[in-house]
Amino acid sequence: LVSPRTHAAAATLPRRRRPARATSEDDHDECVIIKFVTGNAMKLREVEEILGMNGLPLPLEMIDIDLDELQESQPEKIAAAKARLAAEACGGPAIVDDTSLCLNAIGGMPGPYIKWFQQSKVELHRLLTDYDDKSAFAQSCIAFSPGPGAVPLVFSGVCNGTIVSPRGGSGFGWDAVFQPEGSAETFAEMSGEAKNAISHRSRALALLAQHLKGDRDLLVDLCLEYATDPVFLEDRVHYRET
Ligand SMILES: O=c1[nH]c(=O)c2ncn([C@@H]3O[C@H](COP(=O)(O)OP(=O)(O)OP(=O)(O)O)[C@@H](O)[C@H]3O)c2[nH]1
Ligand SMILES: [Mg+2]
Repeated sequence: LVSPRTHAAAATLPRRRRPARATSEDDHDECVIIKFVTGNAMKLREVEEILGMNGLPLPLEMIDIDLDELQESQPEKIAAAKARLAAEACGGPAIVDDTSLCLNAIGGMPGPYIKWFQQSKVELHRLLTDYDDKSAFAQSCIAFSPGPGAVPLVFSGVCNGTIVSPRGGSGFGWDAVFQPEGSAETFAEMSGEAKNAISHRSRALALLAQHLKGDRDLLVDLCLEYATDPVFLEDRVHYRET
């Protein structure tokens, strides 16, 4: 995890153009809306439900952008890179989530590569057929960037459990094969409230909410310091097909 002191270090970085300050304090605060950026509708729904419970000190708007993702074994780094892109795309404060599912018997794989396993329809429970150890953990890395060019903060939430044969509606990715510790049901068999009470995502979001609640005025100032015009992400990806 990146320590909150990173924000102080980030504050010494060169600044881009600052937006004009509003006159009244209320207007000044209203300038700041944090964007939660994701291309995943299921994730979006859970985040809305969870943050409804935790509350954030500033308004949050959900925005559907499928950001490029760094391919890397450390989920915190992926989340931080995604938050940097998200903040640039929005021209202001942004939050992202990067989720991993780690199977202990196979050294924590697929971890952050779970999305590609899901897309290739690998049956996760069959991967563990030859292993006695069926334990696994889900990890959500929530990264917050106060704005373009800032160093993101990363909050990690983990939920331990076991990989089982699929039970419950297929719904959200691998929920049907993940049975959290202390529960007789898989995530897919549980109600949304029951999953959100113990999930990797709700644990990470609780840490984020706790951090952001710390000093609201400082947070608003920090976001305004970094605010700039949004950029078109297409312009930032350069590659050549051979
Ligand atoms: O059963 C599930 N229960 C969950 O709680 C959960 N959270 C994420 N996922 C899936 O795991 C991969 C993560 O990849 P991921 O974090 O990069 O997400 P994403 O690319 O879909 O969206 P985003 O990166 O635009 O936010 C993707 O296949 C997601 O569908 C979950 N599946
Ligand atoms: Mg993704």
